Amino acid sequence: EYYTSTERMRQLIKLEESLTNHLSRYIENYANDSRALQRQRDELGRQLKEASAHDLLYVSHPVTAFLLINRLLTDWQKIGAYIGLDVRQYAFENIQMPTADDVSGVMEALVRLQHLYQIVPNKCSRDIGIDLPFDQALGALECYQIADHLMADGFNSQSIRWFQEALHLWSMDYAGLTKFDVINELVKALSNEKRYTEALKLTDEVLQEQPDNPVALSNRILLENATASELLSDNEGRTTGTPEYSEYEMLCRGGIERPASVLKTLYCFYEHSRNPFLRIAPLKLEQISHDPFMVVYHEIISDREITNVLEAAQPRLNRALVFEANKYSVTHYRTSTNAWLDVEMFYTHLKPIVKRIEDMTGLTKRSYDQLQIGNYGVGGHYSTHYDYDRPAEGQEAFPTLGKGNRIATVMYYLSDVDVGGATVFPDIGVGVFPRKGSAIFWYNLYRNGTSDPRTLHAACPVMLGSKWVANQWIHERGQEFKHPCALDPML
Ligand SMILES: O=C(O)CCC(=O)C(=O)O
Ligand SMILES: [Fe+2]
Repeated sequence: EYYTSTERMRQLIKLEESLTNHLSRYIENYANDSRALQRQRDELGRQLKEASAHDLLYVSHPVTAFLLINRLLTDWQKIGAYIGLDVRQYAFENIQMPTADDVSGVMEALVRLQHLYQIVPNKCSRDIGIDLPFDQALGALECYQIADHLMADGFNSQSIRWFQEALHLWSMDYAGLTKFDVINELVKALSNEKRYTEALKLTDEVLQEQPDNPVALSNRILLENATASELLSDNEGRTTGTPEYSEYEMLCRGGIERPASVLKTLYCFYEHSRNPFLRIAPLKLEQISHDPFMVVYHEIISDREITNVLEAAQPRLNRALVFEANKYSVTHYRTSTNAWLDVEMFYTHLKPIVKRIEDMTGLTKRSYDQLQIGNYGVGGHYSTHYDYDRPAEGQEAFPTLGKGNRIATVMYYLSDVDVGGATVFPDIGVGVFPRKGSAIFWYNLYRNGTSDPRTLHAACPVMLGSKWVANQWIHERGQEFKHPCALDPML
């Protein structure tokens, strides 16, 4: 699986490069006269050049990520069949081909991003409001592919917009696919949304040009009946206008200002009293919330240290799982990859990063879990969740670790993110945007050890860029005599 990590997506560029080399060798050896193949190679080469020049942006941008995966799965399969190369089984330096799951994953990411950041189909680059070094858009066929996939997955209203974009771009028919086929599919999506009158109008347009079109003929019969009942039921199910956003979504968009009455109680200061070393190198602390307790430390981890963490984590990245109903599973609401590093045992050069957390939190590292490094992929996110365990009555929290529940979370931001990717707390109206070198710290439990539901939080979808974080979860055992008041003069 590639789409859940920008780090992995990057490998696909290498894979495509090796395929292009293959093709070039084929052309040189056998097919000097094959102009069409040469043209295709040159076009693919052009795209690849763009991809290599801007690799991280290219693989994290939902449109170009889709183009890359689609090229490998569609264009290269066709070329493979022509030149006698089994592209599905192809691998280069252990980099395997992407699969249909990657295509679905990227398409779902597109829908998520489109809704959240209000992006018109195919206008990603324009709508996110930053100038990209490349200008890539999807063609008619690709828009159609996305629309069809979205409809099959039940995202009807989004699929309608992609069908419309496909029709808008349609300039020639493809083998086995005409403009009328697309309109008939659009009619299906409109009907699913109970937009019968529009669907009927389009069906009549098809029948005007192709009176025998069998799909349109059968659609017409269904739609005539449906429009009659539509008039009676007064257009129910219609969704128009701008979407409504929840608190979570507004925070992701950076669209909520905190009230002045709260802001005036929050300060930034140098923290230099917790240990003598801090006299020389104080921590740069920004208060985010007093209750629940939450702070951000700035410039708390150096670029050098970040490089070391990423190097250790890269070979160990796996799809991130979620623990629910007593087992770990893959879910759509957490699309990222992670690696667990046992710093005490194996990654001892990273010890200062963990040790520093004792200064940042006042909590002893005796009950820390392993360090978890996370990398998000195309539209990668982690929906609202709690970090603490909610064991059944009489059961222990995190029994395999045996250190009690997660009393607190520290999360280092190991990269900047170009657009999106905030960490948001909907119940307290707080959103923190990643900044390379910062860290966020909050308590998950009340002082008596019960869970604090106000700590509900989420990682918003990454719109553009590569998001890396490192989580240090701190458990209860050994912290009995530590107290958050020591950290916050306001408490
Ligand atoms: O990446 C983020 O911003 C939050 C991640 C998180 O909440 C988690 O991994 O538990
Ligand atoms: Fe979390």
